[in-house]
Amino acid sequence: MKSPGCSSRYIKCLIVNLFLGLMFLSGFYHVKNRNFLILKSHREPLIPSMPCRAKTNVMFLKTHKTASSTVLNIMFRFAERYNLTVALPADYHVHLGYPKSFLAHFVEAFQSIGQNYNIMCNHLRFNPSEVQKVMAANTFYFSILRNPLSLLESSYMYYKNIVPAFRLSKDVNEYLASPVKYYHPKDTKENIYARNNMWFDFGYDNNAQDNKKYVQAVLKKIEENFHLILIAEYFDESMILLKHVLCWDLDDVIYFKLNSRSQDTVQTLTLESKERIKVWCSLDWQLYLHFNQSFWRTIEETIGLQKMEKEVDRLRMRQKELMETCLSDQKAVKKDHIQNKALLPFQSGAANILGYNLRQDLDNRALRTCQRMVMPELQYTSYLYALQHPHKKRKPFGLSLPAFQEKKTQLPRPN
Ligand SMILES: Nc1ncnc2c1ncn2[C@@H]1O[C@H](COP(=O)(O)OS(=O)(=O)O)[C@@H](OP(=O)(O)O)[C@H]1O
Repeated sequence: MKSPGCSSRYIKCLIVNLFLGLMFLSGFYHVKNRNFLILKSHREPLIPSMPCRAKTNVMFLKTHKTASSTVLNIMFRFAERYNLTVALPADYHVHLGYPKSFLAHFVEAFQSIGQNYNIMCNHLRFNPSEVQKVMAANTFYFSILRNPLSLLESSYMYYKNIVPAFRLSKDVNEYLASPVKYYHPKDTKENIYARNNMWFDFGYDNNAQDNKKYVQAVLKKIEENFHLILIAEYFDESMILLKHVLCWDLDDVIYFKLNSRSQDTVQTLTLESKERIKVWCSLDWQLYLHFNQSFWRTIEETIGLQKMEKEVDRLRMRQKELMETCLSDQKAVKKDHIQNKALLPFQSGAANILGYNLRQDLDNRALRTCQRMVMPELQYTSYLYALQHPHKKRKPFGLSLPAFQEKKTQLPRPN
């Protein structure tokens, strides 16, 4: 028989154990809830529970001047790693029909491959019903937005010779001082780069009246069509979030910044110009504000800010490691300093688009990985096209294939 002292100790132990048990359970549910965040529009977990399987059916809406070429490079490398089928532009085209609204037959071999593509990420104007003809039902849809202020300045320099409104004005500030003076409704096709370009890329009218009800309806539609919207200003955070939701490895989202400009081809926006862009591109401005907010809310409700910070540090360390391994200059260089002209990015307008020089002493394995990390959009598209459709005529911007055809390997992964 237990003495009274012992029984009171026993009750105390029971209470303490019960308390600890409850604490443990509440922690467990907390973690579970984080892993099972239900997205309003999708009714499914955004971040899969562990252990998870890498998602291989992915559609990336490549918006213009938003760091989207860097994302495309990540997607292409992933496609090669898993031998996935990419929905590439048909024939000699380098875009999926842009600026026309996307149609399934813009994809090479759609008639024979049907709804069996894994990856889609070349420029297109989003048209959900046609994209769904190409991509499997369980496809993950995501895109990226950039602050319209810096985006417009970037577009101005890149499309300086293409967009009449840009060509006619002296500089970006002059254009913004009086956009309607330069922006003529008849230049519909070219004008898309000069106003609400992201809105247009998502499939909507970039000249539509800014009306609260209409804007809310479009934002809701985008939420229904896309699982995730990333933010270019927080590119590293975006990559970590992407890695989690797609259940990919860290090395899958390590990147070198592509399609950036030399500083001397960046114009400074005046304070007035910045304010004017918010009005002139008010549809894009609201799009950006809305998804910038939901981006941070998603991070807080899933990974958490502390863990995000740690993972971003790891990403930057690994990126630095790969830059030391791959690059002779440790940074992007101006177009005239790119030694291997096959790796020269497409140059446009008044922008000097930077590229990379690879180290000369790379072994085959490192060369394979490094070449792909610096491969510009057009060259990589042409290269994958030749691999996937060997009997078709090569696209322009082709790279000499043999150097890229070694056996699939990757750099050793960090512990
Ligand atoms: N990782 C990362 N983080 C932040 N910003 C980045 C990144 N990668 C590319 N960029 C910037 O994105 C601009 C190019 O965008 P895109 O590749 O989408 O352009 S394009 O539409 O395909 O021509 C271009 O912007 P500007 O330099 O202002 O023109 C790039 O510098």
